[in-house]
Amino acid sequence: MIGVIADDVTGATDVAVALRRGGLRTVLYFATPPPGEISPEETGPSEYEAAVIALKTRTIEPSAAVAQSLAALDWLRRRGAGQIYLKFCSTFDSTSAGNIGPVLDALADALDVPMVAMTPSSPEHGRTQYQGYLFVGNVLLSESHMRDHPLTPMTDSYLPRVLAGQSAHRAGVVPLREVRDGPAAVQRRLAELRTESFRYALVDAVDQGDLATAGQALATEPLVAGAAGLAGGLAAATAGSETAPEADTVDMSGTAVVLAGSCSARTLAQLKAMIDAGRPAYRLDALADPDPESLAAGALDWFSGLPGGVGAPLIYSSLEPSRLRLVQQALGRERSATIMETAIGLVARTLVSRHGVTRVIAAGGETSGAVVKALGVTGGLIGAEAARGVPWIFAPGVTLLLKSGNFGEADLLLNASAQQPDSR
Ligand SMILES: Nc1ncnc2c1ncn2[C@@H]1O[C@H](COP(=O)(O)OP(=O)(O)O)[C@@H](O)[C@H]1O
Ligand SMILES: O=C(O)[C@@H](O)C(=O)COP(=O)(O)O
Repeated sequence: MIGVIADDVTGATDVAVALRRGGLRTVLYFATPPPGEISPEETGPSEYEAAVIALKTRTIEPSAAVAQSLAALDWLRRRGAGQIYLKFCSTFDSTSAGNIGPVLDALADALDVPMVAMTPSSPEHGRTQYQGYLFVGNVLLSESHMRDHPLTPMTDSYLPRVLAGQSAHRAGVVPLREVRDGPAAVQRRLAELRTESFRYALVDAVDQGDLATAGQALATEPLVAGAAGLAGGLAAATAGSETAPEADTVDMSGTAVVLAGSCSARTLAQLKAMIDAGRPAYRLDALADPDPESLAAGALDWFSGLPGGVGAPLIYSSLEPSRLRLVQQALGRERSATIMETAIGLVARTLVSRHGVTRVIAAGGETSGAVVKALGVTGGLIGAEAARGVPWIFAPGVTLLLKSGNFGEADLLLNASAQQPDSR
């Protein structure tokens, strides 16, 4: 079994669906389950070939991220995981302190692994790694929208250097020409790096074929890391000729709501599409009111006053970079993010428990983590994809779509929140 530790919730859904697409029966948890507990969704340990634990460790204190990741590791190993995969973001989202480096250091120490190969490459989302540099579309990471991210602005595209800032261990590169020479060449390069005292290897990959090669080369490694692309490569190498299990489609009846905290350019375009289509929209304004409880109360009052038949509404905190900077200057980066996440979590909880909402669509990884936590959802079944890497999640009492800020076409949120006319 592959055991995945994901550093955020949308990353977990992305990797879970990649594993399922690769042919593995996959189960998803929204936190490390208590020891020995079997979730209601799980019928038995042998039913699954992959288990994904979603944490919310991307931007927390490194020591807390390490402790939570080690607890997840322990649980997964007890459940029989023979390979551990640390899922991080395809844009290598991290701060100068971590948490990719500190968590990998701790996992490698715990498993006594001398070399860990990884790649953020996810060509289907335009993320490619070449000569150790990460590209987003046709620009370097540091020239992409990620330089303006609210919590993890990425200003260096050379990944061995980014990782070196977060770990005392050395990071090298498996260049594309070795990847193109096949799995044996990748393994030879990894062995060379190991003898040169490197502990980490960033594997170049610019297309799906490169990820398949890397998956074959790394299929028996105890610890591997990366975005969903390499996990898919590992699944394909492990599952052989298995076809992906059938996914359930979502029932579009019932009341839906969109909650957005991502400030990515893609999410802003998706919000604009909703507003342009005439959907009711309410912006949480922390500058006007920095108290999350009263911010949430304002949004809930607004929701209660909506007339029927107006379509699923949008409640959002998302701002474009220049306006976001003003909020962060006034309230602080972390404080303003916490205010928004807390308010959106409160809104989600009350809408589901008291207003009959049954379908929650959340935009943003940290935002989705806050929503899942506030709803108290512990796990779910992975349904069909609303967009590549964005599956519906069927949890007890609520259906969720947890969207990475950067994923999906402009009409994703509009379409995912469509509801039958008499739903509200
Ligand atoms: N108006 C705002 N002011 C300050 N921080 C905000 C605002 N809106 C959203 N944020 C914060 O920005 C972060 C966005 O991260 P996230 O939800 O992971 O989105 P993405 O998937 O784009 O990375 C969250 O912590 C969110 O609370
Ligand atoms: O790898 C990816 O890009 C995603 O799976 C992911 O981690 C998304 O993170 P957010 O952009 O914070 O949602």
